[in-house]
Amino acid sequence: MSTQAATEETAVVIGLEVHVQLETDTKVFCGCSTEPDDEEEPNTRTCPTCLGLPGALPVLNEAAVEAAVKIGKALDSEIPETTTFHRKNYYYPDLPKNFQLTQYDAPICAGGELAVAVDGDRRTIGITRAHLEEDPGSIQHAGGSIESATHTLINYNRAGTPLMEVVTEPDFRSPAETRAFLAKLEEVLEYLGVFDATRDGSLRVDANVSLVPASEMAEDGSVPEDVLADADRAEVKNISSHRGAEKALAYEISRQRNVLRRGREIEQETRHWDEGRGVTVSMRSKEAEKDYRYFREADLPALEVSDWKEEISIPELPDARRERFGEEYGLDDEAASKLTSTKAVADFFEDVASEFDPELAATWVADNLLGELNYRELAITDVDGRLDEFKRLIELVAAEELTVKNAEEVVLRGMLDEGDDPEAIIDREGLGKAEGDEVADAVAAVVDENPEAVADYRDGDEGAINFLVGQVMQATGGSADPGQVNGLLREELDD
Ligand SMILES: Nc1ncnc2c1ncn2[C@@H]1O[C@H](COP(=O)(O)OP(=O)(O)OP(=O)(O)O)[C@@H](O)[C@H]1O
Ligand SMILES: [Mg+2]
Ligand SMILES: [Mg+2]
Repeated sequence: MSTQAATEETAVVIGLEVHVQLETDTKVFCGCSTEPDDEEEPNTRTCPTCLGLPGALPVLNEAAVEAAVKIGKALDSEIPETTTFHRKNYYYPDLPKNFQLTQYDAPICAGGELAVAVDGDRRTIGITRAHLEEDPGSIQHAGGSIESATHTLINYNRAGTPLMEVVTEPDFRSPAETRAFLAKLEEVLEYLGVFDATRDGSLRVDANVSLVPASEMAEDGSVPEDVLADADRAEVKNISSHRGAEKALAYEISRQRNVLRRGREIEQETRHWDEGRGVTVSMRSKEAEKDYRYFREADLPALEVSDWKEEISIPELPDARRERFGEEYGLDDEAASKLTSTKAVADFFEDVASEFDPELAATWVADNLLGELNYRELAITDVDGRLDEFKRLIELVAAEELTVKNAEEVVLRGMLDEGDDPEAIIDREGLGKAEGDEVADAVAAVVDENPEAVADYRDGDEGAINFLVGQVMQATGGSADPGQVNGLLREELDD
């Protein structure tokens, strides 16, 4: 980079490589299970193929290809007629074959874009490509950090887990934008049902960042090709969360600014994000593409996806669904956003809205149910066996058999905290609609105590009846049915 940068205004240029573990039952090139590691002993979910033993051959997992095509469709990528696999050669102990099976010049998804909202502004981030590859094994640096460990443990249970690497154009201009992008990408992946965000390490990010003299940027805010190629970038690895990406990039930008301020040059290098210390540390100079000696994987024929891709469909995506919720159910932006935050929430809302008033459904799902779940750090998928119980509760509210206050504060909270069904709580707490004598007694008492309102009603003042209904409701603690009370009052007064 030119030394002028030291004194000039600089623009921030960021591009991401996002590695996403695909949620399949088995690995991408063998039949080993991809179950999370928790209960498994290290190195038990392995076979000659994922251990790279001589003579073992890869067989491509159909489910992984299907997931990759779904991602391509969601990102508006071009999915080519045929796609091929390559060997990316390098030595590292997590890679038993000494090469990673990945894709090179014919990835399964080419181009594309994803729109994100950042502080109310809509930004479209270009997708360069997305390709299918195998995850390496996992490495544990024993007795400390990557720098201070005395030895390293290797677990090949993860080796061969299907990964999709989504590479973006260098379109980000701030760390906050990358965070918004990652959140959006996760939302889309969750809708597609190809990704489990709760799994440790299921999303890993390499963040590339360089500072470019502001005067060399194009008028439309993009970076000219030659400027990009010229800029020395740092690639920050070991980022595993949205927040981590934002923090690592903020640190890295200040570090680069300081280097330039001192009149030095930025090195093209690979750096490691040390989450604990909140700093990036130099690892090695950045390898160039030629270092990897990419060549075609002869053990896997080219894959024809031309006809197959037409049969693979994707669900309505979050943005489209959000917009439709606004139009179809009259929801404001905030409610529509909440109700489309995950596919499970959106599906449940639509189920409820199809049976009850959409406004009631929105309040109950967005405010009451999600509010109480959030408070307990639960997601709707944690209670998916109980959705019918929640529906029965909403039905009781819709039929006015339960006051809104009791429904939320007593019944809903009891359901979540004690695990009981709504009917059991209503019985136990005596919250059911007051019936028979109790209501009749209250009607008689209210008529006795409010001679003026009674006279007004008899003089033809219809408004007076509402006042009397209100009095009876109050006397019964809100447990009477207002329609029924109205009928009883008229019967009593019309004589
Ligand atoms: N000058 C730059 N400043 C910041 N980011 C850049 C710049 N030039 C390219 N990038 C970004 O760097 C990333 C390059 O990723 P890609 O996978 O193509 O190559 P790589 O990082 O060299 O390869 P590898 O997969 O081995 O890490 C892209 O996200 C791209 O947008
Ligand atoms: Mg890279
Ligand atoms: Mg890459």
